[in-house]
Amino acid sequence: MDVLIVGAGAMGTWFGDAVDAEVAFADVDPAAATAAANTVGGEAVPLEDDTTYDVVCIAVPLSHADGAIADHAPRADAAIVDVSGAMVDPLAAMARHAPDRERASLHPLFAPERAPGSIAVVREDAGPTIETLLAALKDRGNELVETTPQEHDEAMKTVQSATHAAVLAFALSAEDVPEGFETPVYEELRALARQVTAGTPRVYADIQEAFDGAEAVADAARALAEADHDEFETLYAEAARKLREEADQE
Ligand SMILES: NC(=O)c1ccc[n+]([C@@H]2O[C@H](COP(=O)([O-])OP(=O)(O)OC[C@H]3O[C@@H](n4cnc5c(N)ncnc54)[C@H](O)[C@@H]3O)[C@@H](O)[C@H]2O)c1
Ligand SMILES: O=C(O)C(=O)C[C@]1(C(=O)O)C=C[C@@H](O)C=C1
Repeated sequence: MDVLIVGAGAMGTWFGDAVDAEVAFADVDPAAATAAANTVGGEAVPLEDDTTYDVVCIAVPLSHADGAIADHAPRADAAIVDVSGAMVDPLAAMARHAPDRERASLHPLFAPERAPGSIAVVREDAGPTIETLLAALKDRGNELVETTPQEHDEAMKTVQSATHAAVLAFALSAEDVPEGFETPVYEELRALARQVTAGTPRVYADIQEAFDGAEAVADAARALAEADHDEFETLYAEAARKLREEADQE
């Protein structure tokens, strides 16, 4: 199987390494394509070309995903997939531009440096090519989480948009404290903030643009900041109840 990966950044490189296939990388930045090809042992190819491949994988920034799907769908002989992290719009674009090809959207729910992990998967019109790709990802230790485009995009409001906003708001508002004062809770949150801020700012801004969750975090923070003693106790109890109910459902 040969795979064209459009977008040779962090996720394109991860995908090229994770699938068991001959891979070619194309990128608006030819140096990125060369670097990815050198890293995983594939080939760097021009972006503007009409060579076809068994599979086309779209791994460009979220805001460019639909355009890249439109441009490169005709280059897919058997299947087109994306790893852009949203599902409703990319799957609609794939259905529009590759209606007679296998199609799936995959969202690796981790940064490449923490692979393998869970991958949210929607098989819209899958067949043997996509099943082979998914089997390779499973063999590499990833867990496939079946979902729907709507369920996935709704969940990302909390899992990504709200989570990133809360962690970054902590990082922005935290003041230096003398060494030795770390509580277990503070230490964990600071470690999380360091993890989140080690990523690429544009990836996180694209997520905020795609999924709205930050406003709810701002509202909750404002309510906590303005609460008197009794109101704070009530909000604390409400948070505990929500988490207990969620745990009971697991
Ligand atoms: N980084 C993560 O943790 C992560 C995890 C899961 C999913 N994603 C998603 O993967 C996608 C890629 O993210 P990334 O972290 O690899 O970003 P990145 O910036 O590392 O790589 C993106 C690459 O795409 C190229 N590019 C931009 N527009 C292009 C176009 N129109 N055609 C061809 N190439 C183009 C850029 O030059 C760059 O090399 C995003 O949609 C992101 O949301 C990222
Ligand atoms: O740093 C990690 O491992 C992440 O989980 C990164 C993270 C996230 O925080 O939501 C960032 C973007 C991707 O779409 C998926 C995961």
